[in-house]
Amino acid sequence: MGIRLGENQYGKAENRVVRIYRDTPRHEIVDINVGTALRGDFEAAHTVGDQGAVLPTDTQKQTCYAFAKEKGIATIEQYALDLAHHFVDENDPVHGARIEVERYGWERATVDGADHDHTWVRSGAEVRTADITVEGKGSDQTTWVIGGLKDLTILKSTGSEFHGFPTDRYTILEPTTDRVMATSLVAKWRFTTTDVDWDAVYADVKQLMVAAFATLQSLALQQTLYAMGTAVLEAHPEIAEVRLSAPNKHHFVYDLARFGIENHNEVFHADDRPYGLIQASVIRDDAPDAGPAWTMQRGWLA
Ligand SMILES: O=c1[nH]c(=O)c2[nH]c(=O)[nH]c2[nH]1
Repeated sequence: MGIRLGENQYGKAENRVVRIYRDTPRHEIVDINVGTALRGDFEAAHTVGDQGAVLPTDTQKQTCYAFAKEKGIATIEQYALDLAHHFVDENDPVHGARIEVERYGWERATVDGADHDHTWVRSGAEVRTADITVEGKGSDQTTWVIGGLKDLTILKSTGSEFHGFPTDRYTILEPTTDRVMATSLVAKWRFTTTDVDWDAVYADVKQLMVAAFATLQSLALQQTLYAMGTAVLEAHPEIAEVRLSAPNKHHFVYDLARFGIENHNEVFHADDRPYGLIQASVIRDDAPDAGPAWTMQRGWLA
C-alpha cells in the first residue's frame, strides 16, 4: 500500500505584536496579529522525525517581533513581504512562505476636544447597556435605572506606572515607571432619577472615563478606575454609583536584547491570558439604597 505525505506547512499562528513609535511625544501604534507558515522540503520531518530542515516555529515568532523593530511596520503589506522574503531567501529548504497579518484599528482618544498623544480607543463601537428594574404597582412603584457599557477597549502607551508593591519569594514582577496600560472596560452607573437625557449623559460619561484614563499619571489600574468613577460622580449629580470591571490587558516588553536589538518600550507582546481583573465600585457617601437595582444580573451564578 503506497502512502505519501500530502500538502503540508508549519509556522507560528497569532503572534500578537504591538509596535509603538515613540520618537516624539505624539506616539503611534501598530497592533497586529501575525501568522507565519513555511512550505518546502519537510518530508523527513514528517516521515522520520528529522528536524534538519525545520526552522523552529519559535524562531519564526522571534523574527516577527525582531522585524517589528528592525524594519518597522510602516504597512502590514510591506512587513509581511519582508518576513516572507526573509524566510524563503535565507533558508534553503524553505520554498514558500505564507504570512497572514490582521491589523486592529485604534483611534486617538479625544480629551478636551483634541486628539490625545498616547491614548487610543479601539475602533468599533463599544456596547451600550441599560438595566431597568421596576417593582410594585401604582403609588408603591419604584424604578431603578443602571446605564453602562462594555467592550470599550482603551490603551495608553505611556503615563502608567506600577511599583511599591509587596514582594515575597514568588515575586518576579519588576517594578516599572513606564508601561503600556490597556483594558476592555465594563462599566455600569446607577441613576437616582429617570429625568435624564439618556443619550447626552451616556456620551458624557463615556467621554469622562476616557479622559480620566488618558490624563491620569496612573500608579495602578485601581487608581485609574477610581479616577474614572470619581470624574463621573463629580460631573453627574443624577448618578449615585459607578461600578467598573477592567481586565488588565498585559503588554509585555519583548526581549529583543537576545538578538542585540534595543527595545525601549517599542515592541510588545499583547498577552490575552491570564489577565489581571481589577474591579471597583465608586459611590457617593449619601447614595440612596440600591434596592434590587443590581440583583440577578445576567450571569449572576455564572
Ligand atoms: O495596575 C495594576 N494593578 C495590579 O494590581 C497589578 N498586579 C500586577 O501584577 N500588575 C498590576 N497592575
